[in-house]
Amino acid sequence: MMAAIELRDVRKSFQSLEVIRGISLTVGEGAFTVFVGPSGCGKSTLLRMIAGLEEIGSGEIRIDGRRCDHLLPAARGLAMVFQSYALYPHMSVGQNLRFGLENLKVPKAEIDARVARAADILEISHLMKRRPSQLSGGQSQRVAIGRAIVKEPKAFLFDEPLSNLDAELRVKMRGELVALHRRLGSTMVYVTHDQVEAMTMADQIVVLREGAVEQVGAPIDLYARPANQFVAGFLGAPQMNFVKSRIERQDGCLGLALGEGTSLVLPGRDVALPDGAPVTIGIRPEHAEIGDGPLKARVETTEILGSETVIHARLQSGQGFTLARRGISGAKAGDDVMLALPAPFVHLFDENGIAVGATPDWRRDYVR
Ligand SMILES: Nc1ncnc2c1ncn2[C@@H]1O[C@H](COP(=O)(O)OP(=O)(O)OP(=O)(O)O)[C@@H](O)[C@H]1O
Repeated sequence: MMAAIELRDVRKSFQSLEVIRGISLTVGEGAFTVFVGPSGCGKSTLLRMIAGLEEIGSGEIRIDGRRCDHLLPAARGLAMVFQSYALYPHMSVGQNLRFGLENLKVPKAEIDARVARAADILEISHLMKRRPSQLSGGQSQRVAIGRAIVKEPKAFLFDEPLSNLDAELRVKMRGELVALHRRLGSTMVYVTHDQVEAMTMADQIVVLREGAVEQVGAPIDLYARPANQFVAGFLGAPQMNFVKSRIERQDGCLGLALGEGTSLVLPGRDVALPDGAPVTIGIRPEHAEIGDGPLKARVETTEILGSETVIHARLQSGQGFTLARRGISGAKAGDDVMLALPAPFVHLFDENGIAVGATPDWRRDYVR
């Protein structure tokens, strides 16, 4: 895959605060890349630096192999779509779509063709005469995307474009953007704090935290093999459960002490840590099982969503523990249960939160 956008050790400070701390990454040609991370991690700043709306402190940005961090935004050949649609209120939809091209002195026939094509792709042809004030949120966002499409950019940059829409429309637009990406085959970089958008839309997710990259990869890879506890906890809802433990090998098998003389034994797995070393066990709510297992818990509440039931339990240690069962679970508040943690789905993190002891054949267990 060719690199459409490449960042090399990009840094940025506001006053004395370094908000981008040396980011290097490659956005592949035609890929849908999502920058995701908690509020303030620097995702918008990173996107704005690619767009040229924000100067970089140091490092390099290349677009199609060409160094461009010194170029003005217009010279970079990118199109940006913001959370606020930024449509011109006094112009019709049609004029909003044409305006940028007219400024660039694109021939009229060419403008007509590009606008008609974009309107067709986005199904807004019937809205061309309306003013922005006469559009719904979803329609406005489509027009904003249309304005990007007509520019025929080298890449699209989206900064939380769906966050002003209501939940239902957001889900619909998510699907539409993925379809648009498939149809145009263009490089897209998309910023969101919403891990569901990242998981459902991305070819490649870049997880950011405090101005640095935590992990880059395809959604399933990050979900099934998070490189650290932060990524493990950030992707997936309900969140992965974390239980503190210590290494306690038994007959050469990897064992994890769970208190009260119980332990979890993981045959065939090992970690490069000595007995007694503290580790954190991670297990996703959909992977823990109620049945014969080493963890004692009491069910506190259940949320029956229909397609799944989310069970909130409390371990003997006092810590909360969440389970997700497909369909409707018979578990009830007050039930005392034993929890099993199936070995292939047990994640282990060392003292610094770095994943350790992964099995190489995880795909076999994870992907059904
Ligand atoms: N113009 C500015 N001056 C000073 N600090 C800034 C400026 N812009 C951003 N910051 C700071 O830089 C950091 C990163 O901000 P940025 O907007 O990139 O984060 P973000 O991940 O996009 O967050 P959010 O999801 O809340 O939009 C934050 O700590 C923010 O306060």
